[in-house]
Amino acid sequence: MNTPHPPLPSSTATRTTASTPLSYVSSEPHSPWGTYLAQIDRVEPYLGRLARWAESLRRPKRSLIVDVPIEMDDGTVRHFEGYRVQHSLSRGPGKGGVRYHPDVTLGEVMALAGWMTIKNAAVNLPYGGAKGGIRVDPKQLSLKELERLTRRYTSEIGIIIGPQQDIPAPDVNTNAQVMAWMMDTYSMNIGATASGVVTGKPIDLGGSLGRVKATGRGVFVTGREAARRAGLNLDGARVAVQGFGNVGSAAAELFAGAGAKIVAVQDHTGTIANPGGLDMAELMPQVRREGGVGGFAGCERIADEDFWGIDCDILIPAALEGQIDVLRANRLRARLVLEGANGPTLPDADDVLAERGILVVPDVICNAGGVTVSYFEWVQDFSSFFWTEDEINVRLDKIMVEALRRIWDMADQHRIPLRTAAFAVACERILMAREMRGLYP
Ligand SMILES: NC(=O)C1=CN([C@@H]2O[C@H](COP(=O)(O)OP(=O)(O)OC[C@H]3O[C@@H](n4cnc5c(N)ncnc54)[C@H](OP(=O)(O)O)[C@@H]3O)[C@@H](O)[C@H]2O)C=CC1
Ligand SMILES: O=C(O)CCC(=O)C(=O)O
Repeated sequence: MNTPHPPLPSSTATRTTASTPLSYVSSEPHSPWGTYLAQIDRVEPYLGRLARWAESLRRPKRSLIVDVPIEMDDGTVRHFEGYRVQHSLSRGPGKGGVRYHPDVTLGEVMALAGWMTIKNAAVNLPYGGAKGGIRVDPKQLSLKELERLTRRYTSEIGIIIGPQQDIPAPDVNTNAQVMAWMMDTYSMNIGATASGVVTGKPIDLGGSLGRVKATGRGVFVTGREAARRAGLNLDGARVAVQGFGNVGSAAAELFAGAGAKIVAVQDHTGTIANPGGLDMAELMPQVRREGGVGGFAGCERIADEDFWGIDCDILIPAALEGQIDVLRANRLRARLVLEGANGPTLPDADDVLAERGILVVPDVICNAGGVTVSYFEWVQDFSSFFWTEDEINVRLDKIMVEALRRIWDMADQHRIPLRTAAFAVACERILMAREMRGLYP
């Protein structure tokens, strides 16, 4: 692939519809929703006749805000704000995770739902896009409070979710146990066990083998393919990872297994570095035990901001949105950025990376391994027939490699970045479905 890319077209002038702006959310440039909108603006010139329908991508189909009151262990009552946004249902039921975080907002959930629409179409899964969240710091809750919160939230959003309507899954600070509570609450409310209402469940409740590590595995598979095409040997490659939760830790483990050296890791407890490579076999259990990388021995502790200037070949942002701004994009020394997180790169930072010839494998394909195995789980639940972990991993690998190939070809054909190419492939599928279904009723 030829990098750097030519300047990106500015597409505000190419918008094909003039609809009233949304009143209920801010679109400021560096917000998640503003970032998502800028990405849609950039792809519009490549949509041809389908651009007529592009405005539907800038307007979520349905956004539900719910009050979630729970009784705390000390007998007081607290209220939390919850959301479920169904961004698009044109290609199938809504699909996307649920996030528990104190900074969750409607705008963030809208952006995450929009990225789910694009992601599901980029990998060609038969889904629209959705996302949910609660504005809460789950680390401040007891297990019982967390369960009450999850059950009440599930009942509140129960009016729009369902195995054929919208299927939640884990995201930041949610896991298989949270999915088990969601499945149980929904099932009790409808009077029948509905295992297909959520994915990422425990294996004994109809979960799929391979789901826990699937997102990290997808990051590895797309990273391996991108590295091969860019002539970067993984054996000995230096990898830096931000975020050492579900996605970051699984990706790091797989890269280390392929001979790469994990030279830096950052989470909320600090940033650790070792140019010779951190020992994954020791780091993983320590993080499980202590909840963070900060206290790890046998490495150097560096200032958090210096993570972005670390000498490495591959950088994996696997924490939250908006982490790579222009300043950090100018500091990066990596050749390849693999977006494990959703929305980690701001649009103007994207331009800097393109100008500097740093290849970015965008979130909407890079982290699609999780939802792909969620799709396998949903299919297995419907057929009550379960696959082996090997079968899951082989199918996942095949789907990810094929999706990346299609996007890469599109990027080469138009000489555009992989992100714009992924959006172009996805939007064509989404808007074709939109057009074929029509606007009525
Ligand atoms: N889980 C999944 O299947 C999928 C997740 N994703 C995306 O991947 C990203 C990570 O999700 P996931 O791994 O599931 O979440 P987890 O909650 O498992 O882990 C999040 C990690 O990010 C760290 N983190 C959070 N904020 C910061 C920060 N400001 N600086 C440094 N580290 C930070 C957390 O550290 P600490 O624990 O110290 O707070 C933790 O290590 C998100 O963007 C998510 O949307 C995408 C596709 C699927
Ligand atoms: O597994 C899923 O359904 C969705 C995972 C998710 O939230 C994501 O890909 O961002």
